[in-house]
Amino acid sequence: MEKFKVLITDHIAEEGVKILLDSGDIEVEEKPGISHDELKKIIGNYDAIITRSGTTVTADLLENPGKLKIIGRAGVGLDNVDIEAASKKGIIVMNAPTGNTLAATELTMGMMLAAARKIPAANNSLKNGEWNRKKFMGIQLFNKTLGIVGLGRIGSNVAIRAKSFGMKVVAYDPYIKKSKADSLGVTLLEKLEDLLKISDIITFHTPLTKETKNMITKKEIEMMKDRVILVNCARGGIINENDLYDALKSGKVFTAAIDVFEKEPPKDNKLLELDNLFVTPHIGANTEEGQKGVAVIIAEQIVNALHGKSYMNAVNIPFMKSQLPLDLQVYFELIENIGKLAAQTIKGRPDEIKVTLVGKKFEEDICERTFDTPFSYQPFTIAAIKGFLEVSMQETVSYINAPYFAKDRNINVIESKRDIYDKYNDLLVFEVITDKEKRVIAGTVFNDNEGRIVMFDDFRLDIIPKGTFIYFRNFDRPGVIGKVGTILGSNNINIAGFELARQNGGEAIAFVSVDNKITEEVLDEIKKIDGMIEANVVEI
Ligand SMILES: NC(=O)c1ccc[n+]([C@@H]2O[C@H](COP(=O)([O-])OP(=O)(O)OC[C@H]3O[C@@H](n4cnc5c(N)ncnc54)[C@H](O)[C@@H]3O)[C@@H](O)[C@H]2O)c1
Ligand SMILES: O=C(O)CC[C@@H](O)C(=O)O
Repeated sequence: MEKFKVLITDHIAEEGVKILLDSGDIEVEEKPGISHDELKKIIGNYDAIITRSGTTVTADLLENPGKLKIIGRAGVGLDNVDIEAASKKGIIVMNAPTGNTLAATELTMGMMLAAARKIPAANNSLKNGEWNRKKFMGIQLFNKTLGIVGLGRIGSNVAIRAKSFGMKVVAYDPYIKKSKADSLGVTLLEKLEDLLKISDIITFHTPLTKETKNMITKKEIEMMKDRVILVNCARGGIINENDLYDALKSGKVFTAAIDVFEKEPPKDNKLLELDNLFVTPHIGANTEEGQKGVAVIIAEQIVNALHGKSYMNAVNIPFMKSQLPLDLQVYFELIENIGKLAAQTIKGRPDEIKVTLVGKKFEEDICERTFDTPFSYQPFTIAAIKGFLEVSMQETVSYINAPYFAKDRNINVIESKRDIYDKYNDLLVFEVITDKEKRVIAGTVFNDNEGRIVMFDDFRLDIIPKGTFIYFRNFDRPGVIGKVGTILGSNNINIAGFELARQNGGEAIAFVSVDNKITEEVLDEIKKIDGMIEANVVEI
């Protein structure tokens, strides 16, 4: 049996490597410090790569992804991975968000104390032969107000520790509930500005996003108290480095402690010349425990994902099919199959796909977003798009990249919800409009837990969309069906089921389920039957 191949592009703790090797069917290669160009050449040979902040996974690296299925980040921050580019290629991106929380929290506390008491400068001074106690006058933490920007895992743990120092803690985080802040004894502020104005020390614990990049510039620094202390152990770029330089130089900012930089390593960075700036080389996660934590977590996740068991902490899978309630899983498969059926029966280039979720079952959204994405579709819509596109794109389309492919093809995707449709309380309706025609197919699930198609354009029918079918549309006149049966019989094709629907005096459609493969020749014979409008083979 061919083994899975995993490439580790940065140093990770050996406990993680051991987990990969112990799985028995994974080969591991470690190439810490591999260059971008070298990685680009070989990335497609691996089923998964494991990175830390030392590797930047850009879109160009993923141009020819070969068999790459997973990018695993041994840590939290994913700003070094182009998640959208990975999603477009159907590659799963996962991180290990909890492994280094305490390591980063404790560094933050250390940096805060170092900045308040100028400990690194005092250390250097004494080691340089000075004994200057007056020069190192610090600021007490007790009774001071700490402003935490980003009250997630690390922000919360910093809050707990800061309170034990007797600090008043306020926070700004527009994405958390007030009850979370309340439970930590933290005052949640509505606006960043409110925090900037009242805090003696400000510490940042957000990811680097479009919103947080340059969140702190000259303008925000001017709002702060004089002699404020700033701590950033989150991501370089949250505080604008030029503006921080000016504020430290002028004394507006008393001291700052920084673990992360806009460009790492921070070559020729004038900030490093300042005596009131204390720095560490992005070591927030560097404790033995933290490194073991992230390595073990990411290795276990990769083993499980490669074996298709689970996809923990995958940030670009909008949902897990297996985590949907069982009854919704049946609808999920049904709408994917409806998408496949639509693609095999419609003519022309698709302009629009519309999915209508009908009934109470679909009232609540079940999709949670964990990263910036241009789409907010529910799983059923994604499954419908995937099913539709799969007919032309085969296995290159996945639940991850289906919405991107639709967008690339200028297919307008619309999702809507309704309480009732026709006589149905629970129904999924798939509509596709092409440059030639429109198709509406709807399905529901009855008590036997089988997904059924109950509407096909204006026709009412009842088919279970699984297997091989001949679909045909004909003028509703005697003899057509008999001729189809004769052609199939004379070609030794066994009919397993026959579902017919017709409109008064107009057209009729049929789905003939068959046990054998239908060749082009057989289909051509059927198409030539007098009264036949169209005929297709449908495989689901
Ligand atoms: N220095 C290091 O080595 C090191 C180690 C670990 C983590 N980190 C970084 O620390 C940061 C926090 O990590 P975490 O594990 O606590 O993440 P987290 O996801 O648990 O918390 C981030 C918080 O930021 C909030 N947030 C997002 N956008 C915001 C905005 N515009 N304004 C205010 N709040 C906003 C989120 O709501 C969330 O609560 C990340 O950037 C991570 O990469 C750095
Ligand atoms: O050690 C690293 O890779 C940095 C870790 C840290 O920045 C993170 O986001 O988890």
